[in-house]
Amino acid sequence: MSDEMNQILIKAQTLIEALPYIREFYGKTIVVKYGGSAMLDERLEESVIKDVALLKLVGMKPIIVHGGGKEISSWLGKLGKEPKFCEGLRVTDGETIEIAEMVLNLVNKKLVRLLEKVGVKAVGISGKDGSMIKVDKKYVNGKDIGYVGEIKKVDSTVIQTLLESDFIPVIAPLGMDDTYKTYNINADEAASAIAEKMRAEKLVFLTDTDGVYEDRSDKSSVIPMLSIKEAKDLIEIGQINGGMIPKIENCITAIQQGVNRVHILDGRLKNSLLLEIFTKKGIGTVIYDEAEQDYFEQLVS
Ligand SMILES: Nc1ncnc2c1ncn2[C@@H]1O[C@H](COP(=O)(O)OP(=O)(O)O)[C@@H](O)[C@H]1O
Ligand SMILES: CC(=O)N[C@@H](CCC(=O)OP(=O)(O)O)C(=O)O
Repeated sequence: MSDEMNQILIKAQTLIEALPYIREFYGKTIVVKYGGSAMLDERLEESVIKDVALLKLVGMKPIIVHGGGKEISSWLGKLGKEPKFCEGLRVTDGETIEIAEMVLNLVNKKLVRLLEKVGVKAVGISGKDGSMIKVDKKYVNGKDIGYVGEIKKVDSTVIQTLLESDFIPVIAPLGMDDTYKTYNINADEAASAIAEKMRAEKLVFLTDTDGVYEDRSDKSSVIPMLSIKEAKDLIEIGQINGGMIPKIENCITAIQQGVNRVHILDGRLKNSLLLEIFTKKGIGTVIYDEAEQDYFEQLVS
């Protein structure tokens, strides 16, 4: 058989292998949190967008919730402002919220453009549109960190309307309080709250690590299946730290609020989203509730 014919057969086989997963997730909502360094490489960004477009075109309902923390910090620097964080959250004064909103809108429309370019319909909005995300001002250990919001309510009307009209919603992490002031929201928190409200089948965090490491100094120690208890223990002993702490906390809340499967994947790895969804073993780390251990073990066995 010629090499060319062999290649075609391999492609056909790959498509057939994807069939059970297409059937399983057909019509299901999949929330993709896209952020961090995984967003900084243009070619990679196009590849992530193509993966999301493919999910849509085979009948799933992807929703993108994006970050842009690194871009916000870079623009603050260009404007002569030092980025400041408190427990992983940006200290957001009056000037910073304006800059954050501008940068997040820019990131938002870039993702919409890339989706439209590959032929799927997308609408970019923020949590402010249709009063989707209502917040209270957040305090960290009693400390005022400015216009940072703690989500108190998600109204899914706009998202539902977009999904029903076949658009991919692309959502920036902003919200308003009861007096309609704008607040900056950690994008992991926004993704988790939206996944909970939408009763999503899957919530996938695309970030800049292979998954969750058992030992941060050992890149071969990625944990494929991490229970809520093990995750809490790793935080306790300091093996999960920095930005991974709020991410894991948001994973745990999402699971407890009814999101079926929550994953942390390497957004720098080409096609990681497809590898997770269309293979039995998946990649990265899946976080699960101990009560569901048997179910998750048979999924990957
Ligand atoms: N146990 C761990 N396993 C993997 N990453 C970890 C761990 N503990 C801390 N981290 C850090 O968490 C970072 C991801 O969190 P963060 O930077 O907030 O991501 P994002 O910007 O994508 O939201 C990784 O780059 C890594 O440095
Ligand atoms: C309150 C707060 O910290 N908001 C974040 C929102 C963006 C974000 O979370 O982006 P990543 O997911 O790319 O880190 C910020 O200003 O950086």
